[in-house]
Amino acid sequence: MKLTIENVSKKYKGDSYGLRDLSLQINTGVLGLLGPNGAGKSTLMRILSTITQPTAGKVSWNDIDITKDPNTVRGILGYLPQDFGVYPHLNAVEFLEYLAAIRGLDHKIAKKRIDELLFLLNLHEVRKKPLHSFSGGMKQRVGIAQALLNDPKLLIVDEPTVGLDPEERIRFRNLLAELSGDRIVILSTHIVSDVEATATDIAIVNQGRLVIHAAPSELLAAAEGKVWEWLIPSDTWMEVRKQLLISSTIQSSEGVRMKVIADIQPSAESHLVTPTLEDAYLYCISAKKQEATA
Ligand SMILES: Nc1ncnc2c1ncn2[C@@H]1O[C@H](COP(=O)(O)OP(=O)(O)OP(=O)(O)O)[C@@H](O)[C@H]1O
Repeated sequence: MKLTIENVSKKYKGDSYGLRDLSLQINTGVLGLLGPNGAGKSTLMRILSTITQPTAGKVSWNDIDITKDPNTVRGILGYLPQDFGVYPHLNAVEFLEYLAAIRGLDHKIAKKRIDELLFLLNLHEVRKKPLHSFSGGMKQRVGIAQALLNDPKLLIVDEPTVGLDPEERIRFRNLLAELSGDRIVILSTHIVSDVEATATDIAIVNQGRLVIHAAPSELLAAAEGKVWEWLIPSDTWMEVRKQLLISSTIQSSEGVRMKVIADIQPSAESHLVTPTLEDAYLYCISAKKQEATA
């Protein structure tokens, strides 16, 4: 099972680009697609789910070009878009049965599958309640249920944790990890911790381009020796911070303890620390920015 993206660009009206010459091969497992707002993640998700066409390049599912033959992938695709909405007056069973019917799934098979999914997603007890009474996390779980109706080989979820509280976010991440198995899961997000526990691979996009595609351990290795901890008096911090790439700060009675991403030691008072994935992400994004402006 493989999804191959070759030199894909998406040019919108005017001179705006969603993607620029992006190539990526995705294999079984969970790919965390990371990038800041406006990086091109949703554009890529829409192309992969055949909702939109690239203006250049090719996307293949097991060597079949899905830009020419989108039905190849539609039957094995599950997609949770960023702007997923429910019909508020239907209950969970009615809503899922409705979606199964318009996708042409056999009624009997769909009924059984919906029952299984409602159990899997911990929604069985509330299955007869109207969807307008559901919390954000419950609605997202309904969103995942509809994406799994056909037991897809390719599951694409776009920014699924936006608007969820921390507990719901953790539950959702764990759920995605459970669902990975024998399929390709693509999880697009701008929140690094969403992919930290689940992703087998990470692809970072910025300004429509692929910055890096690597295993989480390789990303961490790339940031090794670049992350510094520095305790600085509170009154000088405001001035110093303008010149630095800061990954985190903690205020304390001694001053501000900050983590700085830099190729060279920012001050004799700073010392190296082990990078987190968040640090590595910031490092990759900023290294690429410097290359582009050099
Ligand atoms: N329909 C459109 N017309 C014109 N420009 C667009 C359109 N859709 C997206 N863009 C532009 O393409 C770029 C990538 O947008 P996209 O929504 O794919 O990014 P994203 O990484 O998903 O960001 P976000 O997390 O904010 O949704 C942005 O500069 C955006 O303004």
